[in-house]
Amino acid sequence: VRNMVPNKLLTLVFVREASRILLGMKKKGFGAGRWNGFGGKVEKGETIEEGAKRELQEESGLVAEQLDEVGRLMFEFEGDPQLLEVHVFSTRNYKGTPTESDEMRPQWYNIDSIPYSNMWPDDKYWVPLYLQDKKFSGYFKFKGHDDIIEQTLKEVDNL
Ligand SMILES: CSc1nc2ncnc(N)c2[nH]1
Repeated sequence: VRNMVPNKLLTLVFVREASRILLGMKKKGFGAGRWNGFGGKVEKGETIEEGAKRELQEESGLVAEQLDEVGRLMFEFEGDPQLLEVHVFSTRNYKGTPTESDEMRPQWYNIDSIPYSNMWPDDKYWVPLYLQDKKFSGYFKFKGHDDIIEQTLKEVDNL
Protein backbone atom coordinates (compact mmCIF):
# COMPACT_ATOMS: atom_id res chain seq x y z
CA VAL A 1 0.00 0.00 0.00
CA ARG A 2 3.06 2.18 0.55
CA ASN A 3 3.39 3.05 -3.08
CA MET A 4 -0.13 3.98 -4.16
CA VAL A 5 1.23 6.63 -6.49
CA PRO A 6 0.23 5.63 -10.06
CA ASN A 7 3.11 4.80 -12.39
CA LYS A 8 4.32 7.64 -14.56
CA LEU A 9 3.69 6.61 -18.19
CA LEU A 10 6.61 7.39 -20.49
CA THR A 11 7.61 6.48 -24.02
CA LEU A 12 10.99 5.72 -25.59
CA VAL A 13 11.46 5.46 -29.36
CA PHE A 14 14.43 4.13 -31.30
CA VAL A 15 14.75 4.79 -35.03
CA ARG A 16 16.50 1.90 -36.71
CA GLU A 17 18.14 1.28 -40.07
CA ALA A 18 19.92 -1.87 -41.16
CA SER A 19 23.20 -1.19 -39.38
CA ARG A 20 22.58 1.99 -37.43
CA ILE A 21 20.37 3.46 -34.74
CA LEU A 22 19.40 7.09 -34.11
CA LEU A 23 20.15 8.39 -30.61
CA GLY A 24 19.59 11.83 -29.13
CA MET A 25 21.95 13.74 -26.86
CA LYS A 26 19.70 15.21 -24.16
CA LYS A 27 20.70 18.85 -23.81
CA LYS A 28 18.82 19.70 -20.59
CA GLY A 29 16.53 18.31 -17.94
CA PHE A 30 16.18 14.67 -16.90
CA GLY A 31 18.97 12.55 -18.38
CA ALA A 32 20.89 15.56 -19.75
CA GLY A 33 24.37 14.67 -21.04
CA ARG A 34 23.44 11.13 -22.07
CA TRP A 35 22.56 9.60 -25.41
CA ASN A 36 18.92 8.55 -25.08
CA GLY A 37 16.01 7.28 -27.05
CA PHE A 38 13.40 9.87 -28.02
CA GLY A 39 10.31 10.11 -25.86
CA GLY A 40 8.61 11.60 -22.86
CA LYS A 41 5.31 11.78 -21.01
CA VAL A 42 2.02 10.44 -22.37
CA GLU A 43 -0.56 13.23 -22.25
CA LYS A 44 -4.27 13.05 -21.42
CA GLY A 45 -6.39 12.11 -24.41
CA GLU A 46 -3.63 10.41 -26.37
CA THR A 47 -2.74 6.74 -26.56
CA ILE A 48 0.73 5.61 -25.53
CA GLU A 49 1.62 5.05 -29.18
CA GLU A 50 0.31 8.50 -30.19
CA GLY A 51 2.39 9.99 -27.39
CA ALA A 52 5.47 8.16 -28.68
CA LYS A 53 4.93 9.47 -32.22
CA ARG A 54 4.41 13.02 -30.92
CA GLU A 55 7.56 13.00 -28.79
CA LEU A 56 9.63 11.52 -31.63
CA GLN A 57 8.52 14.33 -33.93
CA GLU A 58 8.99 17.05 -31.30
CA GLU A 59 12.48 15.83 -30.33
CA SER A 60 13.91 14.64 -33.66
CA GLY A 61 11.71 16.06 -36.43
CA LEU A 62 10.97 12.55 -37.69
CA VAL A 63 7.43 11.31 -38.32
CA ALA A 64 7.07 7.59 -37.66
CA GLU A 65 4.73 5.92 -40.16
CA GLN A 66 4.66 2.78 -38.05
CA LEU A 67 5.79 2.13 -34.47
CA ASP A 68 6.34 -1.37 -33.10
CA GLU A 69 6.27 -1.90 -29.34
CA VAL A 70 9.47 -3.78 -28.50
CA GLY A 71 9.76 -3.57 -24.73
CA ARG A 72 8.42 -2.49 -21.40
CA LEU A 73 10.72 -1.15 -18.66
CA MET A 74 9.93 -0.18 -15.09
CA PHE A 75 12.31 2.21 -13.37
CA GLU A 76 12.41 2.90 -9.64
CA PHE A 77 14.61 5.50 -8.02
CA GLU A 78 15.48 4.78 -4.39
CA GLY A 79 13.52 7.11 -2.15
CA ASP A 80 10.97 8.05 -4.81
CA PRO A 81 7.59 6.25 -4.67
CA GLN A 82 6.83 7.19 -8.29
CA LEU A 83 7.66 4.31 -10.61
CA LEU A 84 8.38 5.09 -14.26
CA GLU A 85 6.56 2.77 -16.69
CA VAL A 86 8.36 3.10 -20.00
CA HIS A 87 6.93 1.71 -23.23
CA VAL A 88 9.76 1.19 -25.73
CA PHE A 89 9.02 1.43 -29.45
CA SER A 90 11.00 1.01 -32.64
CA THR A 91 10.44 2.36 -36.11
CA ARG A 92 12.10 1.51 -39.41
CA ASN A 93 9.45 3.36 -41.41
CA TYR A 94 9.59 7.12 -40.99
CA LYS A 95 9.62 10.44 -42.86
CA GLY A 96 11.95 13.40 -42.52
CA THR A 97 15.56 13.93 -41.58
CA PRO A 98 16.87 14.12 -38.00
CA THR A 99 16.78 17.71 -36.80
CA GLU A 100 18.26 19.14 -33.60
CA SER A 101 15.72 20.54 -31.15
CA ASP A 102 16.30 22.56 -28.02
CA GLU A 103 15.97 19.30 -26.09
CA MET A 104 17.87 16.83 -28.23
CA ARG A 105 20.77 16.59 -30.67
CA PRO A 106 20.20 13.54 -32.89
CA GLN A 107 23.07 11.41 -34.21
CA TRP A 108 23.30 8.07 -36.01
CA TYR A 109 25.38 5.35 -34.39
CA ASN A 110 26.49 2.10 -35.98
CA ILE A 111 24.93 -0.72 -33.98
CA ASP A 112 28.47 -2.05 -33.37
CA SER A 113 29.54 1.14 -31.62
CA ILE A 114 26.70 2.21 -29.38
CA PRO A 115 28.04 4.67 -26.76
CA TYR A 116 26.85 2.71 -23.71
CA SER A 117 29.29 4.52 -21.40
CA ASN A 118 27.48 7.74 -22.23
CA MET A 119 23.94 6.37 -21.91
CA TRP A 120 21.71 5.39 -19.01
CA PRO A 121 23.37 2.38 -17.30
CA ASP A 122 20.36 0.11 -17.95
CA ASP A 123 20.74 0.36 -21.73
CA LYS A 124 23.70 -2.01 -21.99
CA TYR A 125 21.41 -4.81 -20.67
CA TRP A 126 18.32 -4.43 -22.88
CA VAL A 127 19.46 -2.60 -26.04
CA PRO A 128 21.31 -5.76 -27.22
CA LEU A 129 18.00 -7.67 -26.96
CA TYR A 130 16.31 -4.95 -29.00
CA LEU A 131 19.07 -5.16 -31.63
CA GLN A 132 18.43 -8.91 -31.90
CA ASP A 133 14.76 -8.09 -32.62
CA LYS A 134 13.72 -9.64 -29.30
CA LYS A 135 10.88 -8.26 -27.16
CA PHE A 136 11.79 -7.64 -23.54
CA SER A 137 10.41 -6.72 -20.13
CA GLY A 138 12.65 -5.32 -17.42
CA TYR A 139 12.83 -3.60 -14.05
CA PHE A 140 15.73 -1.45 -12.90
CA LYS A 141 16.08 0.12 -9.46
CA PHE A 142 18.46 3.06 -9.37
CA LYS A 143 20.34 4.69 -6.51
CA GLY A 144 20.77 8.16 -7.93
CA HIS A 145 21.13 8.29 -11.70
CA ASP A 146 24.26 6.17 -12.11
CA ASP A 147 23.97 3.03 -9.94
CA ILE A 148 21.62 0.11 -10.56
CA ILE A 149 20.99 -1.68 -7.26
CA GLU A 150 18.34 -4.19 -8.43
CA GLN A 151 17.37 -5.45 -11.85
CA THR A 152 15.37 -8.07 -13.66
CA LEU A 153 15.19 -8.53 -17.44
CA LYS A 154 13.57 -11.20 -19.58
CA GLU A 155 12.72 -11.79 -23.19
CA VAL A 156 8.98 -12.07 -23.80
CA ASP A 157 6.95 -13.45 -26.69
CA ASN A 158 4.46 -10.61 -26.55
CA LEU A 159 4.04 -7.44 -24.52
C1 LIG B 1 15.38 6.48 -16.35
S1 LIG B 1 16.29 5.14 -16.99
C2 LIG B 1 16.38 5.43 -18.72
N1 LIG B 1 17.04 4.57 -19.51
C3 LIG B 1 17.00 5.11 -20.72
N2 LIG B 1 17.54 4.66 -21.87
C4 LIG B 1 17.39 5.40 -22.97
N3 LIG B 1 16.72 6.56 -23.00
C5 LIG B 1 16.15 7.03 -21.87
N4 LIG B 1 15.49 8.19 -21.90
C6 LIG B 1 16.28 6.29 -20.67
N5 LIG B 1 15.88 6.48 -19.39
